[in-house]
Amino acid sequence: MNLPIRPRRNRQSPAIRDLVRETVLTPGNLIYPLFIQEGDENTPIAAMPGCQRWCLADLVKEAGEAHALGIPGVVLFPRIPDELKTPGAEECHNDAGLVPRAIRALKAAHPTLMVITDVALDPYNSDGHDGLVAADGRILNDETVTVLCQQALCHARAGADIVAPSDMMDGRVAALRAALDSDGFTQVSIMSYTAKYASAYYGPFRGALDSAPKAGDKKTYQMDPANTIEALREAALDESEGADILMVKPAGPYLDIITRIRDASTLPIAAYQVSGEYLMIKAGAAAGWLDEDKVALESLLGIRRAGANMILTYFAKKVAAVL
Ligand SMILES: NCc1[nH]cc(CCC(=O)O)c1CC(=O)O
Ligand SMILES: [Mg+2]
Repeated sequence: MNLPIRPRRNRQSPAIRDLVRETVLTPGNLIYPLFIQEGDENTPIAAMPGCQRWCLADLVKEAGEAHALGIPGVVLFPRIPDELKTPGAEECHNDAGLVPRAIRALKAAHPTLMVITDVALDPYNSDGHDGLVAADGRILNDETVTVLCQQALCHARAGADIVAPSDMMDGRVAALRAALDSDGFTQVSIMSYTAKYASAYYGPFRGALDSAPKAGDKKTYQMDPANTIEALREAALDESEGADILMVKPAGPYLDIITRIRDASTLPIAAYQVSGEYLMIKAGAAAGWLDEDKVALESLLGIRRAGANMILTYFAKKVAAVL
């Protein structure tokens, strides 16, 4: 063939492939979500093979190993004992509670590790919703935001570096920023779950924490999976309210949303590869159908290519070891 233009020339050796590569994935892009519980023992999570609920001593160890592999941060999800769950979710701002104790232990052992906390009421709420529930079943927005501010301040007092509101109430970013600033926590960042969709991919996570809603679903606050422009509206609001980082969740089925928000905002973008995404790969590998490490790496590279700066993933430690 008389073919002067041959794209394959740029793929012909590992060296040229290194030089033309457009996207890289490093451990420095990863955030490791960790489940925690009371007591001295770890509990393997049946619904999420490879994941455990850690006791605080082993949480510190696991986070230290991840950090030594180059992972900059962890995000904490507590399993709260049923007897501490109330309609008002008061345990979420108990300074002696599980999450503040975990933050203190992690920061004492690993001062350079970023500790990120989930700000939402579902692990603490006897209703299993991210917000307070009215007698008629409605999720109360403004009343919830007041409690979220108390929760974020509790995490900040314990030493959290970043608070990550995952509740999808309106106006919570501005309220959290004001509450943090007025108590002197101007250095604490807000990673906002900006476009969090009402997704079936969260199923295994809710099993891990016994945090499924007792009644109804989360569609009045989490977004409709059919919508894109609405995500841009949420992103514009969170940016104007003072968010430091915008998050899209889930990640893999919402790559277009990551790209659209990337193009619309100057803020860094996080993406959460959620429990169901993790499990699809784990299940395929367990059946002998997929190469777990290769597919996990490719799934994360795809999320980076879409425009995410950082990725929350249950594969973080394993992938960091491979990288
Ligand atoms: N505030 C709750 C929360 N924070 C993170 C996840 C899901 C994470 C995952 O599936 O891995 C959820 C579940 C939900 O919204 O019901
Ligand atoms: Mg919003």
